[in-house]
Amino acid sequence: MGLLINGQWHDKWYDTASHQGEFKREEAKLRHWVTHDGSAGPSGNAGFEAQAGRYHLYVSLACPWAHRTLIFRQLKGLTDLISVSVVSPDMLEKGWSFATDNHSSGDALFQFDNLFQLYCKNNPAHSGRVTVPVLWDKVKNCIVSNESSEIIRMFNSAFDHLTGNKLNFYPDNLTSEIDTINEFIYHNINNGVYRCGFATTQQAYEQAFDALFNALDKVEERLSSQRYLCGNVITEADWRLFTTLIRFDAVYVGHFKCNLRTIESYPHLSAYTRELFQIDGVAETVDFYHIKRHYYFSHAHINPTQVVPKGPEIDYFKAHHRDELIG
Ligand SMILES: N[C@@H](CCC(=O)N[C@@H](CS)C(=O)NCC(=O)O)C(=O)O
Repeated sequence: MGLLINGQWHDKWYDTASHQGEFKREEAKLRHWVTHDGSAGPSGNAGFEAQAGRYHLYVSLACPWAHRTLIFRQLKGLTDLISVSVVSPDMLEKGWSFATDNHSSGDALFQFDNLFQLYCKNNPAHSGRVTVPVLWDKVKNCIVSNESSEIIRMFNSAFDHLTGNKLNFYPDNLTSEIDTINEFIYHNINNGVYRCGFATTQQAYEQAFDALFNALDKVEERLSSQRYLCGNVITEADWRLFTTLIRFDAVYVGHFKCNLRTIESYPHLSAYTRELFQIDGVAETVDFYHIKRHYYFSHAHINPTQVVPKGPEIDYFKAHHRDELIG
């Protein structure tokens, strides 16, 4: 685990010491946008036109941020248009690797050993963390984006004229409600579990823990009277929450000490997680081997033995009964 400084790899854990033990996630730095006609998006440069076969997605199956992009690729009918490479779940001293002995696909484009080499190919003087997901442009030979929240917005609409897929997870009439709930869920839940797990002081941990379970309680209440976060349609906000919920009981409860309650113990959150899991195409994006192996094996300062737990046994295919449950 580490970062690039002027194109040089440094094996270094997150700096929590300068923030009173709190984990602060670095902002993604590479923020161009693929658009239907190649015009500029909200940030970055123009010139990234949606085309079949042009873009390649680098993901970890363990990572909740990368998982969002895989779900959108699946639901938006992009599997034939956008190819994928899967990193190894083991993120050790050289960061994400393409070692294939642990269910990684290897690097389909350059046969690199490590993801930091891809960042250096994009910019030999890159400084910053080397994160997944990464959207790569095979024509310009560069990184389009390493920000999952923006990659899913691109996937949501930029390729529609090529696929004919008109599913819209960010409809015009809900954008401000989605943005508001995303903000709340990102800080307290998506990143909240990391703020619990990576905290290095009791106080930072407890603050993150209280905010996390307060937020989960609020979402539970919301889902008791409406089917999805923004009403009766599934939106981007639901998929962003889902990737944290599906990892919660397997990893965050134990490894990140998020153990006030499990998701299984919340009637609505658990049924909602199952409902989303059972939507066509979603279950195949969920890989519990990668999820458990990554966290328990890669964070050796949290789990020094690197022993990966066998459980829990949870049947996500079980009937969810959302129809009967919501009031
Ligand atoms: N803002 C990024 C965050 C991505 C992220 O932090 N990914 C984690 C994996 S779960 C990662 O690659 N971490 C490596 C590191 O921080 O060095 C996004 O949402 O795309």
